[in-house]
Amino acid sequence: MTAQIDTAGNTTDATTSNEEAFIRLRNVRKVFRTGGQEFLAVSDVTMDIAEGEIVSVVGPSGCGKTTLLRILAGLSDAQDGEVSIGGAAGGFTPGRDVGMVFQQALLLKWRTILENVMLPADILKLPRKQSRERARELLDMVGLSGFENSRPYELSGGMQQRAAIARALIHDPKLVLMDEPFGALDALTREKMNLEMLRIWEASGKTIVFVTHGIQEAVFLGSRCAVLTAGPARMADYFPIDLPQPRTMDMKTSDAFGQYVKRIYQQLGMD
Ligand SMILES: Nc1ncnc2c1ncn2[C@@H]1O[C@H](COP(=O)(O)OP(=O)(O)OP(=O)(O)O)[C@@H](O)[C@H]1O
Repeated sequence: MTAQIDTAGNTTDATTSNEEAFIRLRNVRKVFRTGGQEFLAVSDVTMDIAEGEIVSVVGPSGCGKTTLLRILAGLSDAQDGEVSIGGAAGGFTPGRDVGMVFQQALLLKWRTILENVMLPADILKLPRKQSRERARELLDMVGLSGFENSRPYELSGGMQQRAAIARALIHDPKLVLMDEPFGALDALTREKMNLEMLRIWEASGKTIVFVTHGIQEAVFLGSRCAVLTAGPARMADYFPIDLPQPRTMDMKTSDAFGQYVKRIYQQLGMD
């Protein structure tokens, strides 16, 4: 069992020894070399993520959040450490088993919303009839029923991100990686999308890793939270967030919520 020590001297488990983890990271480290210089982008990342969990990863700019997501997506290799995805069932193929959502929805303007959602299924050459049906179901799940034939420019930013979430789920991936998906939205839409996000997570049953700069967002969404710090990059904390599910807006004013927020501020040296 690996332990993280928080600033208050409390010890918290970063790993879940009893259950077979879906994602198992041990001392993951990534160094970039440019112009003869070495730059530590990710270090000391040790965590277990159980199947069906939603884990938030929070930290300042440059602390390695995107690099960590790229490692999980199989787009980048870790220099050191252990990365294992798939759990006991095994058989994890990043190209097939990962869905991604980025800060920008990146919808293709010449495709309808339905066709945009179908794009990964088309790339993977999945049967079109089934993927069209699934795309309709997913659009319904993300609250975009009736917009199947719309073009991206006809949708608001929040609606476009809902379509991007549906697109990330179309090929039924085992793991969904989200990189600041609501970072470009206005504050009110972002709060609304947080509630939607949790509803979609419950409905889809997916394992989600959600990267954010937002401390409140990290606490509200995560069943666990990883705190990364920069200069030097390291994972400072990884802890469960034991707020009841489903989460509600009024929890944001509770003492327990405030304690988690405070813990993250402390880890980031902002208290
Ligand atoms: N391909 C690369 N070559 C060299 N350095 C890189 C490369 N990719 C990332 N870095 C550096 O590694 C560090 C971590 O980058 P990363 O994008 O993972 O941070 P981040 O926490 O996602 O930042 P932000 O929140 O601003 O997106 C940064 O200092 C970045 O400049």
